Amino acid sequence: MTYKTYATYRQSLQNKETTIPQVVQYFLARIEKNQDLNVFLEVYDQEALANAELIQNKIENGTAGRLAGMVIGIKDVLAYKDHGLQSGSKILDGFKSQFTATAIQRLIDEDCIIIGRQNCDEFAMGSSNENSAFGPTLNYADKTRVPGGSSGASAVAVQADLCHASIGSDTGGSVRQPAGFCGVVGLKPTYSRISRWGLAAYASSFDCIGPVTHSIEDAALLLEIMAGLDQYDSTVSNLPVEDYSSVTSTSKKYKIGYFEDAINSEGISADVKANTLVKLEKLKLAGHTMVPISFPKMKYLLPTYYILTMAEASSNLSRYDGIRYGYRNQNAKNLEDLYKKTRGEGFGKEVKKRIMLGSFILSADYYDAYYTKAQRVRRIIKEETEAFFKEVDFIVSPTTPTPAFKIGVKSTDPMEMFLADIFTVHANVVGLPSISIPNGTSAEGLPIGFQVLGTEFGEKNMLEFALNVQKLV
Ligand SMILES: NC(=O)C[C@H](N)C(=O)O
Repeated sequence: MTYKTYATYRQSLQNKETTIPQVVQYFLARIEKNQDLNVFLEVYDQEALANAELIQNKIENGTAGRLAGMVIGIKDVLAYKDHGLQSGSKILDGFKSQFTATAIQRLIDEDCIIIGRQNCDEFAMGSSNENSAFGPTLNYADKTRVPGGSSGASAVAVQADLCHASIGSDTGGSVRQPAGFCGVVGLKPTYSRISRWGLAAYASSFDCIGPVTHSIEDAALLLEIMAGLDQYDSTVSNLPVEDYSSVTSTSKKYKIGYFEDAINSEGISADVKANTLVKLEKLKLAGHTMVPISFPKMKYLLPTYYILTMAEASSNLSRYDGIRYGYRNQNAKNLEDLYKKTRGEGFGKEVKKRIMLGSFILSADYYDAYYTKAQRVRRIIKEETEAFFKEVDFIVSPTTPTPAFKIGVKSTDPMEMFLADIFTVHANVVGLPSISIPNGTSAEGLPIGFQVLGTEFGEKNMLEFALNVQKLV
Protein backbone atom coordinates (compact mmCIF):
# COMPACT_ATOMS: atom_id res chain seq x y z
CA MET A 1 0.00 0.00 0.00
CA THR A 2 1.29 3.47 -0.71
CA TYR A 3 1.29 5.22 2.62
CA LYS A 4 3.75 8.00 3.38
CA THR A 5 2.14 9.99 6.14
CA TYR A 6 -1.24 10.07 7.82
CA ALA A 7 -1.89 13.41 6.10
CA THR A 8 -1.60 11.88 2.62
CA TYR A 9 -3.80 8.94 3.61
CA ARG A 10 -6.39 11.28 5.10
CA GLN A 11 -6.40 13.17 1.83
CA SER A 12 -7.08 9.96 -0.08
CA LEU A 13 -9.99 9.24 2.28
CA GLN A 14 -11.40 12.72 1.73
CA ASN A 15 -10.96 12.26 -2.05
CA LYS A 16 -12.80 8.92 -1.84
CA GLU A 17 -9.84 7.10 -3.39
CA THR A 18 -10.04 4.54 -0.62
CA THR A 19 -12.20 3.74 2.39
CA ILE A 20 -11.32 2.82 5.96
CA PRO A 21 -12.99 -0.64 5.75
CA GLN A 22 -10.88 -1.38 2.64
CA VAL A 23 -7.72 -0.34 4.45
CA VAL A 24 -8.53 -2.47 7.49
CA GLN A 25 -9.26 -5.46 5.21
CA TYR A 26 -5.92 -4.88 3.53
CA PHE A 27 -4.02 -4.96 6.85
CA LEU A 28 -5.94 -8.01 8.09
CA ALA A 29 -4.93 -9.84 4.91
CA ARG A 30 -1.29 -8.75 5.34
CA ILE A 31 -1.28 -9.92 8.97
CA GLU A 32 -2.74 -13.27 7.93
CA LYS A 33 -0.19 -13.69 5.15
CA ASN A 34 2.77 -12.81 7.38
CA GLN A 35 1.94 -14.89 10.42
CA ASP A 36 5.42 -16.43 10.36
CA LEU A 37 6.82 -13.06 11.54
CA ASN A 38 5.02 -13.66 14.88
CA VAL A 39 4.06 -10.00 15.30
CA PHE A 40 0.53 -10.04 16.71
CA LEU A 41 -0.41 -11.96 19.83
CA GLU A 42 -4.05 -11.15 19.20
CA VAL A 43 -5.81 -9.48 16.27
CA TYR A 44 -9.04 -7.61 16.95
CA ASP A 45 -10.39 -8.23 13.46
CA GLN A 46 -14.16 -8.04 14.00
CA GLU A 47 -13.89 -5.02 16.25
CA ALA A 48 -11.52 -3.24 13.83
CA LEU A 49 -13.89 -3.85 10.92
CA ALA A 50 -16.88 -2.60 12.91
CA ASN A 51 -14.98 0.53 13.96
CA ALA A 52 -13.86 1.06 10.38
CA GLU A 53 -17.51 1.30 9.29
CA LEU A 54 -18.37 3.73 12.08
CA ILE A 55 -15.39 5.98 11.41
CA GLN A 56 -15.95 5.89 7.65
CA ASN A 57 -19.41 7.36 8.37
CA LYS A 58 -17.78 10.06 10.47
CA ILE A 59 -15.50 10.92 7.52
CA GLU A 60 -18.55 11.21 5.32
CA ASN A 61 -20.50 13.43 7.70
CA GLY A 62 -17.51 15.57 8.63
CA THR A 63 -17.23 14.59 12.30
CA ALA A 64 -14.09 12.41 12.13
CA GLY A 65 -11.25 12.91 14.60
CA ARG A 66 -7.63 13.77 13.88
CA LEU A 67 -6.57 10.15 13.44
CA ALA A 68 -9.62 8.86 11.63
CA GLY A 69 -8.87 5.48 10.15
CA MET A 70 -5.24 5.32 11.25
CA VAL A 71 -4.64 1.64 11.97
CA ILE A 72 -2.50 1.17 15.07
CA GLY A 73 -1.03 -1.88 16.79
CA ILE A 74 -0.13 -1.72 20.48
CA LYS A 75 2.71 -3.42 22.30
CA ASP A 76 1.56 -6.02 24.80
CA VAL A 77 2.46 -3.78 27.75
CA LEU A 78 -0.33 -1.26 27.18
CA ALA A 79 -3.75 -1.57 28.73
CA TYR A 80 -6.81 -1.62 26.48
CA LYS A 81 -10.03 -2.17 28.40
CA ASP A 82 -11.49 -5.67 28.15
CA HIS A 83 -8.61 -6.84 25.98
CA GLY A 84 -5.78 -9.19 26.87
CA LEU A 85 -2.59 -7.78 28.39
CA GLN A 86 0.30 -10.14 29.12
CA SER A 87 3.54 -8.16 28.79
CA GLY A 88 4.83 -11.07 26.70
CA SER A 89 4.69 -13.24 29.82
CA LYS A 90 3.08 -16.45 30.96
CA ILE A 91 2.51 -14.96 34.41
CA LEU A 92 -0.27 -12.79 32.99
CA ASP A 93 -2.04 -15.70 31.26
CA GLY A 94 -5.67 -14.82 30.72
CA PHE A 95 -5.40 -11.33 32.21
CA LYS A 96 -7.67 -8.67 30.75
CA SER A 97 -7.28 -4.91 31.27
CA GLN A 98 -9.93 -3.21 33.35
CA PHE A 99 -9.16 0.21 31.89
CA THR A 100 -7.41 1.76 28.90
CA ALA A 101 -4.01 3.44 29.07
CA THR A 102 -4.40 7.22 28.87
CA ALA A 103 -2.13 7.46 25.82
CA ILE A 104 -4.15 4.81 23.97
CA GLN A 105 -7.48 6.33 24.99
CA ARG A 106 -6.40 9.68 23.54
CA LEU A 107 -5.64 8.01 20.21
CA ILE A 108 -8.98 6.18 20.24
CA ASP A 109 -10.76 9.44 21.03
CA GLU A 110 -9.32 10.76 17.76
CA ASP A 111 -10.80 7.81 15.86
CA CYS A 112 -7.80 5.60 15.26
CA ILE A 113 -8.41 1.85 14.97
CA ILE A 114 -6.61 -0.53 17.31
CA ILE A 115 -5.93 -3.65 15.27
CA GLY A 116 -4.28 -5.87 17.88
CA ARG A 117 -1.62 -6.38 20.50
CA GLN A 118 1.95 -7.03 19.58
CA ASN A 119 4.60 -9.45 20.80
CA CYS A 120 7.54 -8.08 22.85
CA ASP A 121 10.31 -9.15 25.20
CA GLU A 122 8.80 -10.27 28.51
CA PHE A 123 8.04 -7.18 30.60
CA ALA A 124 10.04 -5.19 28.01
CA MET A 125 13.29 -6.77 29.19
CA GLY A 126 15.43 -7.45 26.17
CA SER A 127 16.99 -6.09 23.02
CA SER A 128 15.98 -8.75 20.50
CA ASN A 129 12.38 -9.86 21.15
CA GLU A 130 13.77 -13.32 21.93
CA ASN A 131 12.67 -13.12 25.58
CA SER A 132 8.96 -13.35 24.84
CA ALA A 133 6.96 -16.27 26.24
CA PHE A 134 5.37 -16.34 22.77
CA GLY A 135 8.58 -16.91 20.84
CA PRO A 136 10.74 -14.54 18.83
CA THR A 137 9.52 -12.08 16.21
CA LEU A 138 11.39 -12.11 12.89
CA ASN A 139 12.92 -9.14 11.12
CA TYR A 140 11.11 -8.59 7.81
CA ALA A 141 14.34 -7.52 6.07
CA ASP A 142 15.91 -10.91 6.87
CA LYS A 143 13.88 -13.54 8.68
CA THR A 144 16.95 -15.16 10.21
CA ARG A 145 17.59 -11.98 12.19
CA VAL A 146 16.06 -10.35 15.25
CA PRO A 147 13.98 -7.18 14.93
CA GLY A 148 15.51 -5.67 18.08
CA GLY A 149 13.63 -5.24 21.31
CA SER A 150 11.79 -4.94 23.37
CA SER A 151 9.22 -3.34 21.02
CA GLY A 152 10.52 -5.61 18.22
CA ALA A 153 7.13 -6.69 16.90
CA SER A 154 5.87 -3.08 16.99
CA ALA A 155 8.71 -2.14 14.63
CA VAL A 156 8.19 -5.14 12.34
CA ALA A 157 4.46 -4.35 12.13
CA VAL A 158 5.32 -1.00 10.53
CA GLN A 159 8.25 -2.38 8.50
CA ALA A 160 6.14 -5.22 7.03
CA ASP A 161 3.11 -3.00 6.39
CA LEU A 162 0.81 -4.72 8.88
CA CYS A 163 -0.55 -1.43 10.27
CA HIS A 164 0.10 2.31 9.84
CA ALA A 165 1.85 2.78 13.19
CA SER A 166 2.56 1.08 16.49
CA ILE A 167 2.74 2.28 20.05
CA GLY A 168 5.62 0.85 22.07
CA SER A 169 7.53 1.64 25.22
CA ASP A 170 11.14 2.74 25.63
CA THR A 171 12.96 2.16 28.91
CA GLY A 172 16.47 1.99 27.49
CA GLY A 173 15.93 2.10 23.74
CA SER A 174 13.04 -0.31 23.28
CA VAL A 175 11.36 1.88 20.68
CA ARG A 176 14.43 3.33 18.95
CA GLN A 177 16.66 0.25 18.79
CA PRO A 178 14.07 -1.92 16.97
CA ALA A 179 13.12 1.06 14.78
CA GLY A 180 16.81 1.24 13.79
CA PHE A 181 16.96 -2.52 13.11
CA CYS A 182 13.81 -2.39 10.98
CA GLY A 183 14.32 0.84 9.00
CA VAL A 184 11.40 2.78 10.50
CA VAL A 185 11.03 5.84 12.77
CA GLY A 186 11.01 5.45 16.57
CA LEU A 187 10.46 8.27 19.04
CA LYS A 188 11.11 8.41 22.78
CA PRO A 189 9.80 11.63 24.33
CA THR A 190 11.19 13.46 27.35
CA TYR A 191 10.49 11.49 30.54
CA SER A 192 7.08 12.60 31.89
CA ARG A 193 5.83 14.03 28.57
CA ILE A 194 3.35 11.17 28.09
CA SER A 195 1.32 9.63 30.91
CA ARG A 196 2.41 6.12 31.97
CA TRP A 197 -1.04 5.27 33.27
CA GLY A 198 -1.90 1.88 31.81
CA LEU A 199 1.68 1.00 30.88
CA ALA A 200 2.84 -2.17 32.67
CA ALA A 201 5.67 -0.87 34.85
CA TYR A 202 9.22 -2.11 34.26
CA ALA A 203 11.51 0.65 35.60
CA SER A 204 9.29 3.57 36.49
CA SER A 205 11.93 6.32 36.49
CA PHE A 206 12.94 5.35 32.93
CA ASP A 207 9.76 4.07 31.20
CA CYS A 208 8.35 6.14 28.34
CA ILE A 209 5.60 5.40 25.84
CA GLY A 210 6.57 6.19 22.25
CA PRO A 211 5.36 5.72 18.66
CA VAL A 212 6.89 3.65 15.84
CA THR A 213 5.97 5.04 12.45
CA HIS A 214 6.87 5.28 8.77
CA SER A 215 7.45 9.01 8.98
CA ILE A 216 8.69 11.70 11.33
CA GLU A 217 5.44 13.58 10.65
CA ASP A 218 3.34 10.70 12.00
CA ALA A 219 5.57 10.35 15.06
CA ALA A 220 5.02 14.07 15.72
CA LEU A 221 1.26 13.77 15.30
CA LEU A 222 0.95 10.77 17.62
CA LEU A 223 3.17 12.41 20.23
CA GLU A 224 1.05 15.56 20.18
CA ILE A 225 -2.12 13.56 20.79
CA MET A 226 -0.71 11.29 23.52
CA ALA A 227 1.24 13.95 25.47
CA GLY A 228 0.12 16.12 28.35
CA LEU A 229 -1.34 16.20 31.83
CA ASP A 230 -3.26 13.25 33.15
CA GLN A 231 -5.12 13.01 36.43
CA TYR A 232 -4.02 9.36 36.78
CA ASP A 233 -0.26 9.98 36.57
CA SER A 234 1.03 12.73 38.82
CA THR A 235 4.51 12.54 37.31
CA VAL A 236 3.36 13.97 33.96
CA SER A 237 4.83 17.38 33.22
CA ASN A 238 2.48 20.36 33.28
CA LEU A 239 4.39 22.13 30.51
CA PRO A 240 2.04 22.85 27.63
CA VAL A 241 2.09 20.37 24.75
CA GLU A 242 3.48 22.00 21.65
CA ASP A 243 1.99 21.64 18.18
CA TYR A 244 4.54 19.03 17.16
CA SER A 245 2.49 18.04 14.14
CA SER A 246 3.04 21.44 12.52
CA VAL A 247 6.80 20.87 12.13
CA THR A 248 8.26 21.23 8.68
CA SER A 249 11.82 21.03 7.46
CA THR A 250 13.84 24.23 7.52
CA SER A 251 17.30 25.36 6.51
CA LYS A 252 18.26 26.44 10.03
CA LYS A 253 21.90 25.87 10.93
CA TYR A 254 22.73 24.15 14.17
CA LYS A 255 25.64 23.15 16.37
CA ILE A 256 25.67 19.37 16.36
CA GLY A 257 27.59 17.27 18.83
CA TYR A 258 28.78 13.73 18.19
CA PHE A 259 30.76 11.27 20.28
CA GLU A 260 33.81 10.92 18.10
CA ASP A 261 35.49 8.15 20.13
CA ALA A 262 32.35 6.03 20.28
CA ILE A 263 31.75 6.23 16.54
CA ASN A 264 35.34 5.16 15.90
CA SER A 265 35.43 2.47 18.57
CA GLU A 266 36.00 -1.22 17.85
CA GLY A 267 32.48 -2.33 18.70
CA ILE A 268 30.94 -0.38 15.81
CA SER A 269 30.48 -2.42 12.65
CA ALA A 270 32.07 -1.10 9.46
CA ASP A 271 28.77 -0.41 7.71
CA VAL A 272 27.21 1.42 10.67
CA LYS A 273 30.36 3.52 10.98
CA ALA A 274 30.45 4.26 7.23
CA ASN A 275 26.79 5.34 7.01
CA THR A 276 27.14 7.47 10.14
CA LEU A 277 30.26 9.23 8.89
CA VAL A 278 28.59 9.95 5.55
CA LYS A 279 25.68 11.52 7.40
CA LEU A 280 28.01 13.63 9.55
CA GLU A 281 29.79 14.83 6.44
CA LYS A 282 26.50 15.77 4.79
CA LEU A 283 25.47 17.71 7.88
CA LYS A 284 28.73 19.61 7.70
CA LEU A 285 28.31 20.30 3.99
CA ALA A 286 24.80 21.57 4.71
CA GLY A 287 26.37 24.27 6.85
CA HIS A 288 25.92 22.91 10.37
CA THR A 289 28.76 23.23 12.85
CA MET A 290 29.97 19.79 13.85
CA VAL A 291 31.33 19.54 17.38
CA PRO A 292 33.21 16.39 18.45
CA ILE A 293 32.41 15.61 22.09
CA SER A 294 34.56 13.60 24.41
CA PHE A 295 32.44 11.54 26.81
CA PRO A 296 34.69 9.21 28.83
CA LYS A 297 31.82 8.51 31.23
CA MET A 298 29.94 6.81 28.42
CA LYS A 299 31.29 3.52 29.77
CA TYR A 300 29.20 4.02 32.90
CA LEU A 301 25.92 4.34 30.99
CA LEU A 302 25.13 0.63 30.67
CA PRO A 303 26.07 -0.33 34.27
CA THR A 304 24.08 2.62 35.64
CA TYR A 305 21.10 1.78 33.46
CA TYR A 306 21.06 -1.92 34.27
CA ILE A 307 21.68 -1.54 38.01
CA LEU A 308 18.87 0.96 38.41
CA THR A 309 16.37 -0.72 36.07
CA MET A 310 16.88 -4.13 37.69
CA ALA A 311 16.36 -2.59 41.14
CA GLU A 312 13.15 -0.88 40.02
CA ALA A 313 11.98 -3.99 38.18
CA SER A 314 12.44 -6.23 41.21
CA SER A 315 10.12 -3.95 43.14
CA ASN A 316 7.58 -3.36 40.33
CA LEU A 317 7.26 -7.04 39.51
CA SER A 318 6.61 -8.09 43.11
CA ARG A 319 2.92 -7.49 42.42
CA TYR A 320 2.71 -10.65 40.27
CA ASP A 321 2.11 -13.03 43.12
CA GLY A 322 -0.39 -15.50 41.73
CA ILE A 323 -3.24 -13.89 43.64
CA ARG A 324 -4.04 -10.63 41.96
CA TYR A 325 -3.22 -11.24 38.30
CA GLY A 326 -3.21 -13.93 35.64
CA TYR A 327 -1.41 -17.22 36.18
CA ARG A 328 -1.72 -19.19 39.44
CA ASN A 329 -0.11 -22.49 40.35
CA GLN A 330 -2.84 -24.93 41.41
CA ASN A 331 -0.82 -27.30 43.63
CA ALA A 332 0.62 -24.94 46.22
CA LYS A 333 0.64 -26.15 49.84
CA ASN A 334 0.52 -22.73 51.48
CA LEU A 335 0.81 -19.03 50.66
CA GLU A 336 4.59 -18.91 50.41
CA ASP A 337 4.59 -22.00 48.26
CA LEU A 338 1.98 -20.34 46.01
CA TYR A 339 4.19 -17.28 45.51
CA LYS A 340 7.23 -19.42 44.80
CA LYS A 341 5.58 -21.80 42.40
CA THR A 342 3.59 -19.15 40.56
CA ARG A 343 6.58 -16.84 40.12
CA GLY A 344 8.94 -19.72 39.39
CA GLU A 345 6.71 -21.06 36.64
CA GLY A 346 5.23 -17.80 35.39
CA PHE A 347 8.33 -15.70 34.76
CA GLY A 348 10.86 -16.45 32.06
CA LYS A 349 14.62 -16.71 32.52
CA GLU A 350 15.60 -13.10 31.77
CA VAL A 351 12.93 -11.66 34.05
CA LYS A 352 13.91 -13.98 36.90
CA LYS A 353 17.55 -13.03 36.47
CA ARG A 354 16.71 -9.33 36.69
CA ILE A 355 14.43 -9.76 39.71
CA MET A 356 17.18 -11.66 41.53
CA LEU A 357 19.89 -9.16 40.63
CA GLY A 358 17.57 -6.26 41.45
CA SER A 359 16.78 -7.75 44.88
CA PHE A 360 20.50 -8.19 45.52
CA ILE A 361 21.19 -4.57 44.49
CA LEU A 362 18.52 -3.37 46.93
CA SER A 363 19.55 -5.69 49.79
CA ALA A 364 20.69 -3.98 52.99
CA ASP A 365 24.33 -5.01 52.68
CA TYR A 366 24.79 -3.93 49.07
CA TYR A 367 22.36 -1.04 48.69
CA ASP A 368 24.99 1.68 49.04
CA ALA A 369 27.57 -0.10 46.93
CA TYR A 370 25.23 -0.49 43.97
CA TYR A 371 21.95 1.39 44.15
CA THR A 372 23.14 4.59 45.84
CA LYS A 373 26.28 4.69 43.76
CA ALA A 374 24.36 4.20 40.50
CA GLN A 375 21.96 7.01 41.46
CA ARG A 376 24.96 9.29 42.04
CA VAL A 377 26.45 8.34 38.70
CA ARG A 378 23.09 8.98 37.06
CA ARG A 379 23.16 12.50 38.48
CA ILE A 380 26.75 13.09 37.31
CA ILE A 381 25.91 11.89 33.79
CA LYS A 382 22.87 14.14 33.74
CA GLU A 383 24.94 17.16 34.74
CA GLU A 384 27.60 16.35 32.20
CA THR A 385 24.97 15.94 29.47
CA GLU A 386 23.45 19.30 30.44
CA ALA A 387 26.93 20.79 30.03
CA PHE A 388 27.17 19.30 26.50
CA PHE A 389 23.92 21.00 25.62
CA LYS A 390 25.35 24.38 26.60
CA GLU A 391 27.68 23.92 23.61
CA VAL A 392 25.46 22.11 21.10
CA ASP A 393 21.82 21.96 20.01
CA PHE A 394 21.64 18.20 19.38
CA ILE A 395 23.81 15.14 19.83
CA VAL A 396 23.78 12.59 17.02
CA SER A 397 24.99 8.99 16.85
CA PRO A 398 24.13 5.70 15.20
CA THR A 399 21.09 4.17 16.91
CA THR A 400 22.88 0.84 17.39
CA PRO A 401 26.50 -0.30 17.03
CA THR A 402 25.60 -3.01 14.48
CA PRO A 403 22.68 -3.82 12.19
CA ALA A 404 20.22 -6.54 13.27
CA PHE A 405 22.01 -9.69 14.42
CA LYS A 406 21.09 -13.33 13.81
CA ILE A 407 18.50 -14.97 16.04
CA GLY A 408 20.23 -16.88 18.82
CA VAL A 409 23.74 -15.44 18.54
CA LYS A 410 23.58 -13.12 21.53
CA SER A 411 21.03 -14.83 23.72
CA THR A 412 23.69 -16.73 25.68
CA ASP A 413 25.89 -13.69 26.31
CA PRO A 414 24.11 -10.99 28.34
CA MET A 415 26.98 -8.50 28.02
CA GLU A 416 26.89 -8.73 24.23
CA MET A 417 23.13 -8.24 24.30
CA PHE A 418 23.37 -5.20 26.61
CA LEU A 419 25.89 -3.57 24.24
CA ALA A 420 23.14 -3.27 21.61
CA ASP A 421 21.73 -0.50 23.86
CA ILE A 422 24.94 1.52 24.21
CA PHE A 423 23.68 4.53 22.24
CA THR A 424 20.03 4.43 23.26
CA VAL A 425 20.23 4.18 27.08
CA HIS A 426 21.78 7.65 27.41
CA ALA A 427 18.43 9.35 26.69
CA ASN A 428 16.67 7.29 29.38
CA VAL A 429 19.37 7.69 32.02
CA VAL A 430 19.07 11.48 31.68
CA GLY A 431 15.37 11.66 30.71
CA LEU A 432 15.85 13.44 27.37
CA PRO A 433 13.91 13.01 24.11
CA SER A 434 15.43 11.06 21.26
CA ILE A 435 14.45 9.81 17.82
CA SER A 436 15.77 7.11 15.51
CA ILE A 437 15.37 7.63 11.77
CA PRO A 438 16.48 5.38 8.91
CA ASN A 439 20.00 5.94 7.59
CA GLY A 440 20.38 3.60 4.65
CA THR A 441 21.31 -0.05 4.74
CA SER A 442 24.35 -2.26 5.18
CA ALA A 443 26.00 -4.11 2.29
CA GLU A 444 23.64 -7.02 3.09
CA GLY A 445 20.61 -4.77 2.84
CA LEU A 446 19.97 -4.51 6.58
CA PRO A 447 18.53 -1.23 7.87
CA ILE A 448 20.78 1.16 9.82
CA GLY A 449 19.44 3.83 12.18
CA PHE A 450 20.57 7.37 12.95
CA GLN A 451 19.74 8.82 16.35
CA VAL A 452 19.18 12.37 17.48
CA LEU A 453 19.22 13.31 21.17
CA GLY A 454 17.43 16.57 21.97
CA THR A 455 17.03 18.87 24.95
CA GLU A 456 14.48 18.53 27.74
CA PHE A 457 11.00 19.09 26.28
CA GLY A 458 12.71 20.13 23.05
CA GLU A 459 10.72 17.61 21.00
CA LYS A 460 9.54 20.19 18.50
CA ASN A 461 13.05 21.35 17.61
CA MET A 462 14.27 17.76 17.57
CA LEU A 463 11.53 16.71 15.15
CA GLU A 464 12.25 19.67 12.90
CA PHE A 465 15.94 18.82 12.90
CA ALA A 466 15.15 15.15 12.16
CA LEU A 467 13.18 16.30 9.10
CA ASN A 468 16.19 18.35 8.01
CA VAL A 469 18.49 15.35 8.44
CA GLN A 470 16.13 13.14 6.45
CA LYS A 471 16.13 15.65 3.58
CA LEU A 472 19.92 15.59 3.17
CA VAL A 473 21.05 13.91 -0.01
N1 LIG B 1 13.19 -1.97 27.70
C1 LIG B 1 14.16 -1.46 26.99
O1 LIG B 1 14.12 -0.27 26.68
C2 LIG B 1 15.18 -2.38 26.44
C3 LIG B 1 16.42 -2.67 27.17
N2 LIG B 1 17.20 -3.45 26.28
C4 LIG B 1 16.19 -3.45 28.44
O2 LIG B 1 16.21 -4.66 28.39
O3 LIG B 1 16.04 -2.90 29.47
